[in-house]
Amino acid sequence: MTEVVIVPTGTANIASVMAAFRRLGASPRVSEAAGDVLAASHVMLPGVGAFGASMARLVQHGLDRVLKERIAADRPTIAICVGHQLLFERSEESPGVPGLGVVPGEVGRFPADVRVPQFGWNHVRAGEDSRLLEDGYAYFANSYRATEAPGWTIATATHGGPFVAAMERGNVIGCQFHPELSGAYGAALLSRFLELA
Ligand SMILES: NC(=O)CC[C@H](N)C(=O)O
Repeated sequence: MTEVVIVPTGTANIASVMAAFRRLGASPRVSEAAGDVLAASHVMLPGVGAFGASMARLVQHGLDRVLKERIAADRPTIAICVGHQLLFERSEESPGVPGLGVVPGEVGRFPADVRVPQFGWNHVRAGEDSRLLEDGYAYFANSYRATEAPGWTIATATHGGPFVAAMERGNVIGCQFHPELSGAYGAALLSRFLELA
């Protein structure tokens, strides 16, 4: 049974990600202990909240350093929603707060002429060389997004223009959408994540 350590940047969607992993036969547990996060075979960085507050919680527990070390070692790690955004260098949501910076560039506002937050289902188009990401419909709940992720293979969706719906590099995945709320499509992605070693 694959153990997944879930790093709580906030608490809002912990129960739903735990349930999603349990449905897939995995054994999720929440931890902010650096040793746990470093040693775990699989780690999820979830989150429903503001970039700045989420990043502050990681720094408070020294998990910014641990997550950068883990990602540099290409250990299976999935970051969703604000967790996905924390992988970038910064976000317009929290000016002056550095992110983990494992993806060059920033997370920005949607164009002024589209409804935000983007709440609901949207079509995700995987890249030509995607290994873990596939086409399908996913559930989003976000007011900010990245439009590129240099060095990563991206999947895109459109909301006032194309944006990074998800990205992958080796054993590390970032999802702007919520796989735990995206039905069979999301469950299939989490299942592929659990198979990474
Ligand atoms: N649901 C979330 O985690 C939202 C992330 C971020 N605060 C945004 O609005 O884009």
